[in-house]
Order: sequence, then C-alpha cells, then structure tokens
Amino acid sequence: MRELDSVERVGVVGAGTMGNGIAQVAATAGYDVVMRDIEQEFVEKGFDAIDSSLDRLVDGEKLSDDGATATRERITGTTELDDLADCDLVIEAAVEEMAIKQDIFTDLDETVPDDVVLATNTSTLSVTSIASATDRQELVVGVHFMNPVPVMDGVEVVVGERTGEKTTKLAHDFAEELDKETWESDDKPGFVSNRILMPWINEGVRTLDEGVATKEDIDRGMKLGTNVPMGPLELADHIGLDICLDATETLHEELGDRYTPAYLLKRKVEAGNLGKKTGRGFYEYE
Ligand SMILES: NC(=O)c1ccc[n+]([C@@H]2O[C@H](COP(=O)([O-])OP(=O)(O)OC[C@H]3O[C@@H](n4cnc5c(N)ncnc54)[C@H](O)[C@@H]3O)[C@@H](O)[C@H]2O)c1
Repeated sequence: MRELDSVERVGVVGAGTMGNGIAQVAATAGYDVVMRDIEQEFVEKGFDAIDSSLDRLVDGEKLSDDGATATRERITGTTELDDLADCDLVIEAAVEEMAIKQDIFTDLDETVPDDVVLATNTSTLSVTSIASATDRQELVVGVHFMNPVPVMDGVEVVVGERTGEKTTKLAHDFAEELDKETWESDDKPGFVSNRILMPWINEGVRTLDEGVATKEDIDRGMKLGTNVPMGPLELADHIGLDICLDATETLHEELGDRYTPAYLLKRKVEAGNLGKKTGRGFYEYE
C-alpha cells in the first residue's frame, strides 16, 4: 500500500460543493490535486467556488496572497478519468447514488495503480458496498469531510467491513495533514454524524410542515435553546435539500419508520428548491 509519505498527487472525483472544497484544502496543504468532473462546465464552477473561497480566506487574513496563488496553481481540472492515473490517493465526492459511486470505483480500480487508497466522501451510503465494486477492498475507506470543507475542522473516518488497518490510519493521518481533526465510525447507516443530524433536520422540517412555528422561530429556537450555530432549516438549505433527502431515505430504508423523510422535504426537492445552491429552499438567497 502507498504510504502517506509517498503521497504527492491527490485525485478528487467530483467538483461540486464537497469536491472543490476537498481539492482546495488538499492543495493548501501542499498536495498537487487533479479535480475531475463529468462536464467542463462543472469543473469551471468548481474553480469559481475555490477562487471565491480563497478570496474570503485572504480577506479574513487566514491565508496570504502568495498562499492563495500557490494553492490555485497546484490544482488542475479535467473531465478525463485517465488523468487520475498517476495519483497516489483518490477521494471520491460525486453524487450520493450507490450505482454511480460503484461505477466510479470500478473505473478507478482499473485506472489507478493497485497500491493506491481509494476514499469516498459518502454521507450515508455503505462504504463496504462501494468497496465491493473494486478488487482492492482493503484499500477503500470513508473520509467524510464536513461542509464547508475549508471552514469545518472535523473529518469522520468510516471503516468498512474489509478496510485495512493501515488504510484507516492513512485516512486519519491524511486528514490531519489537512489540519483537520478526526473521529472514527463503523460502516453503519449514517455513521455517527448523519445518523444523529438528519433526524434532527427532518424533525425541524416536520415541525414547520405541521405548523408548530414559523421557519424563523424554529431556527431561532434551536439556536438560542441549544447553542448551535445554525437551526435545522437553515442548515438543511446550506447542506442541500436533495442531499438531506437522500441521506434520510437511506436511513429510513436501513433503520425503519422513525426515519421517514418529511413530506415537505420531498416536495421541495421535487420542485427543485434545493436550498442555497439553487437560490431557494426554506429561505431565499441572492
Ligand atoms: N453537501 C454536503 O453538505 C455534504 C457533506 C458531506 C458529504 N457529502 C457527500 O459528498 C458527496 C458530494 O456531495 P456534494 O454536496 O458535493 O454534491 P454536488 O451535487 O454539489 O456535487 C457532485 C458533483 O459530482 C459530479 N459527478 C457526478 N457523477 C460524476 C462522475 N461519474 N465523475 C465525476 N464527477 C461526477 C457532479 O457533476 C457534481 O458536480 C456526496 O456523496 C454527498 O453525500 C455532502
């Protein structure tokens, strides 16, 4: 297995909310990064998000101008999977669909050298099922970054049925190289974070739908009452309502009725009101 010391080039699959954030923090830590999406347009959008994020960090004096320029220069974009062939570690952050993730892992398994660790950023899908699409299950692990990646300090390392000990250690060590702190979860639905967070968000949506309070009061109530930085509806908009629905459906499928997705959550996703990323969710955004 390729050790962390020999990791120079990191591949990121998906240039969306999480992929571009992971590419940014890996490049800031000094790694060369190849960020791959299926369309050039999505790659460009990923770079736009990275540029805005780096600008904010420079404005807030958290990163120097030179640091931002160097970070940006270390990231290359592509639509070709073959461009990941000389990566020493690959992190997948494509859409939360098992069939798509398994196809990606089968393709990666054929493209990337046998001793390279393949990580997935899945929020709730089984790391073991994703790994089963490869011939290197010992080298597949969950490395679950939090959103927004450049801001959040934590990374959840998810250990699948056949994930090797060295692979798990590499996942922790790599996240720490990116200045993150880690915790570990067994490969069970929702892991630690979303098993607890998604029912909280879902209950917030039901509380709105059942007319208990206005959206503003639900969010204010939870912020003032429990000292969290965002209430459930604001946080759902931030994460993306489609991501919340996918995660809640997985939990419902695996863990039963207490996780049934709220009706209003499904209605908003069907209407394309996915939260911040589409300009409208529970709140409206410029
Ligand atoms: N949004 C969050 O708060 C959050 C937090 C933690 C983990 N996650 C997980 O991270 C993953 C990505 O989520 P996101 O919010 O960045 O989604 P997103 O929709 O913003 O981005 C997904 C990207 O993947 C691309 N894609 C689809 N198929 C691809 C393929 N075959 N190859 C390469 N790229 C492909 C899409 O074009 C899109 O640009 C999901 O598994 C999600 O569950 C999301």
